Amino acid sequence: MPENTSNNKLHVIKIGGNVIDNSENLYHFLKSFTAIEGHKILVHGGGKVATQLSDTLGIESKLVDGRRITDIETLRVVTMVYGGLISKNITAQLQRFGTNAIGLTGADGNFIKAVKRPVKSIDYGFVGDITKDSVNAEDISKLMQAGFSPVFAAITHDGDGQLLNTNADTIASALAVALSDIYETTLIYCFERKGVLQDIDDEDSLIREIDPQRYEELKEQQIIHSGMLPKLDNAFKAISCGVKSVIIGHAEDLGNIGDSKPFGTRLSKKQ
Ligand SMILES: Nc1ncnc2c1ncn2[C@@H]1O[C@H](COP(=O)(O)OP(=O)(O)O)[C@@H](O)[C@H]1O
Ligand SMILES: CC(=O)N[C@@H](CCC(=O)OP(=O)(O)O)C(=O)O
Repeated sequence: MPENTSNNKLHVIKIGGNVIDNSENLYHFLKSFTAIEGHKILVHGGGKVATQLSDTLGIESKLVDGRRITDIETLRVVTMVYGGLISKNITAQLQRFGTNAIGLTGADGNFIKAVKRPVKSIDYGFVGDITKDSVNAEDISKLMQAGFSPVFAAITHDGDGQLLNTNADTIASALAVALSDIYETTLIYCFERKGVLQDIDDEDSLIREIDPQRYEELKEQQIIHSGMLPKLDNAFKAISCGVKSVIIGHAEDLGNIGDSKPFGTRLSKKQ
């Protein structure tokens, strides 16, 4: 671990597609991101923008269990949208606020290498699966020690010249787990709701803490569904693999983190 303990804290923050799509919300989120002290990594997708551009280009978007079926045309779209438009827009805005951001895919610096998902009942196409070992934590750490804040798009590579589309929630979890060997790491999933809600139509029904047993109950009752399922699977994986703290909350509440005001749903390991 880096010797200076004040230099030893890392926040890995994932921003959801609905926040990216709203320029005012994105502006406030990036301002809050800049205010966080210590090392920071931002992970973004941009599924909503990719679907919009695909529609404009006449390319049909197909998602199964929240994962995009990525044929060669779709891979071109997501590379342009995540690795180009969104990455560079976020990077430029962070520079304005004084964060020395550097927009990356997993291919840059060989930071995140993936394996193309094997075809079973569904062929996902150019979708990459990753684990903790896919992440080149030492080189990412060097970048942070040099003063940069990495901004990762949801694009990885297979080491053989092939780009792959990888879910941004999964990238955030794998980065947090790999870097928790070096840093005291907090993982935060920011999206457009207060956190995990007991009633999805009531923002006041925030569940403040979830452990694995409660997660199973909420799944059975179908209180948690769709995109929240893979998000929580990734979140629990992180908390059980060395990440100090995992929070799921509203992008506009990220500013609360420094003031230790309550923020979102916190995951706990206890059964
Ligand atoms: N109990 C729940 N509380 C909050 N959101 C939920 C819940 N169950 C399902 N969801 C859905 O999960 C979505 C978040 O997943 P997803 O769209 O993949 O996130 P992101 O915006 O980060 O990509 C929410 O927009 C919401 O529709
Ligand atoms: C394989 C796969 O599904 N990749 C995702 C990557 C983007 C993403 O995760 O974006 P959000 O966080 O905005 O949903 C996709 O193309 O939708």
